[in-house]
Amino acid sequence: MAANGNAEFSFAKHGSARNGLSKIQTQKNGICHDDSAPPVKAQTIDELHSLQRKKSAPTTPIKGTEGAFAALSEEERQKQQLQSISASLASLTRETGPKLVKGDPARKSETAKGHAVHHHYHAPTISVSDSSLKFTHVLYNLSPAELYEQAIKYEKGSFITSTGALATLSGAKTGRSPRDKRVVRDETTEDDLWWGKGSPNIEMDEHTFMVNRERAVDYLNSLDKVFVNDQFLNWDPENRIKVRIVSARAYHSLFMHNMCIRPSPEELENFGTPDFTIYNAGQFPCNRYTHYMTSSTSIDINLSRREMVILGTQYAGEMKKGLFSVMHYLMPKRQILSLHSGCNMGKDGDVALFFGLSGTGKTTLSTDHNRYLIGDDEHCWSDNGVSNIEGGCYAKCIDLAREKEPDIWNAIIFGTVLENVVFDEHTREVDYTDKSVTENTRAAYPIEYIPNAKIPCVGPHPRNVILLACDAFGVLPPVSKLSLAQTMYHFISGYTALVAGTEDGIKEPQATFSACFGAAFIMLHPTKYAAMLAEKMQKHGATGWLVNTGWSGGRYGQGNRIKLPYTRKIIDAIHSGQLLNATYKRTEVFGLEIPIEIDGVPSEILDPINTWSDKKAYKDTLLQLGGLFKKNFETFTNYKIGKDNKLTDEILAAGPNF
Ligand SMILES: Nc1ncnc2c1ncn2[C@@H]1O[C@H](COP(=O)(O)OP(=O)(O)OP(=O)(O)O)[C@@H](O)[C@H]1O
Ligand SMILES: O=C([O-])CC(=O)C(=O)O
Ligand SMILES: [Ca+2]
Ligand SMILES: [Mn+2]
Repeated sequence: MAANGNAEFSFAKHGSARNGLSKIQTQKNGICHDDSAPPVKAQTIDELHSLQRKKSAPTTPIKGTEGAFAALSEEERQKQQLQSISASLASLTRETGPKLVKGDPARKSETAKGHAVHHHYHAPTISVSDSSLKFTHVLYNLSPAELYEQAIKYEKGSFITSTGALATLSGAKTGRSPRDKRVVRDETTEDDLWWGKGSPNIEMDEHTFMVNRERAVDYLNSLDKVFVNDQFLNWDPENRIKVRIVSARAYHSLFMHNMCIRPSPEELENFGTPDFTIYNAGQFPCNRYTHYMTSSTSIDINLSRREMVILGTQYAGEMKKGLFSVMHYLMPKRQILSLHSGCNMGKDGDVALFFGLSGTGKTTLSTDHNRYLIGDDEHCWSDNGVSNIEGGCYAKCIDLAREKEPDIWNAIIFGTVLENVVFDEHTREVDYTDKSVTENTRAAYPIEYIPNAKIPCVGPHPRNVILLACDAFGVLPPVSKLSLAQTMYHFISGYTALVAGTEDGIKEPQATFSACFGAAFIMLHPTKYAAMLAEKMQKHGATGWLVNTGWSGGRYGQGNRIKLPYTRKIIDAIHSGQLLNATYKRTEVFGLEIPIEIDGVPSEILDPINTWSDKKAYKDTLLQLGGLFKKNFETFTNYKIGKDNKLTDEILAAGPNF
């Protein structure tokens, strides 16, 4: 082939070629055929197109006895499902919900297996005030392929990237809006929840919630179609929560398809009434004249009604983290601890939790080629062990590189939602270094896109609890072993440091303290979660660690971020047990136990003082950070943690001392 590359195409090969091109052979009857394959069965183009799509056969036979819908005919089941969705979408001022019809309104008739099934088609031009007369089309649990088509046809800014992911834009908001998150304060929540200074639960009253709910529902019903996802949260079958997400964008529907647990067709048949419902009317603002509203964005949680309303932001992370907040309320009521953490498991069943604020490395470090991934962001720790709340991962993409994070890179394929990235107009290759839209670029993919995901996403009790901090001050050691009291101190503190906006020239690190490494999502007082964590760690003999995934050799601007391969070696040494029995020395100010050496990590970086050329600057910065920790912890000094005063006193003493 190489020597005679054109041989296959040589005219000389065909005998008749020498005498010019061969004559076209027609069949005996003289009719010219352009191929030999049998003709299509269809008589018309419409019929041909109808053959292209077939109705999938039921994967499981409808079960005999169990389940509320078991004995129903398919038609009856569909009717009940639509009734349930109609009830979800019902205005609170009308007696009945909207009239619903399944399917895409743009498709005048749905054909299946050659038989035309005529749906009622109603033009989307019917006046909004007549919404009780019009039909709302419901696109129910569409597949990723169908959602791609919806997004590309109808949502500006949707494109297929060179690796098959769906690139989308989340609109004006490219991150969460914690100051617009409100929780209804009523008899149920008055005593249970954490209110007031420091709490993420900004209050609203029931009536205002209803006003916003009505606004969202009216908006959704005014559309010619809405997406409905019925899915699950929590892989622990005993504590699984059924969620329904009603949204207006294919982007939102695909995002939740990826992030929540996907029901099997059989589970969907028996879904019944959801435990919690989200109304995502994110394209539509809230009314600024409404009581409590301080911007045009409002994310409202009503725990009594088990509903959440989103107005004025299309950032999909609001749905994910809104549901996480709900779990932070529901799970502790069942003595289950909810955690803002990643989680993975070694070959011999050793489980590690990775806590940390946004961008500290939960997703990056829990996605480890040598370990099973249980989940990257939200977990429960019950008496049975750990379980992932979600069915997908939500990875930061800024500066993503194949060599550094191969599993995440390889997960960005067909089905994955890629938010706010920039790509080449023609090749559709994504430039992960481009921050033109936002620095918070993200990929949302189903967890099974990670090859060593552990499905079902559950595991035994954790052996290691790793607290991640991205310390832009550059003074925390790359790793320290913590006592239980220190673990609690750092868990309650929830420290990380971000670097303020680079455009305006400010290069000062900004310390952030977020209780339980997730103050934006907790619902009860932080000490409630801390007490549960302490009890579980003690009971199951877990060891706490503090890992700095931030700066070394100076603060931001002078030093550099600790190299990811070094952090991975440190994490390996924790998992393997090597670090448990290493030789330690104690640091000044924070009183942290730091190891002398770790395989594959230069020993001099283990004590940060060695990496700073200006020792005085190091000491000053260390004291500066210590001071910030002390100040932050003042609000917790009057709280008791657990039954025992001993632990409370120990925790208070476990912070920086100077
Ligand atoms: N030494 C390091 N350790 C961990 N991550 C690092 C390190 N150096 C650079 N990084 C980068 O920091 C980022 C960590 O982000 P990651 O997605 O893991 O955050 P996260 O904790 O999961 O946050 P979120 O809760 O917002 O999802 C990644 O982009 C990763 O490439
Ligand atoms: O919720 C988000 O937008 C991203 C995330 O995981 C976090 O901030 O912890
Ligand atoms: Ca993450
Ligand atoms: Mn997170």
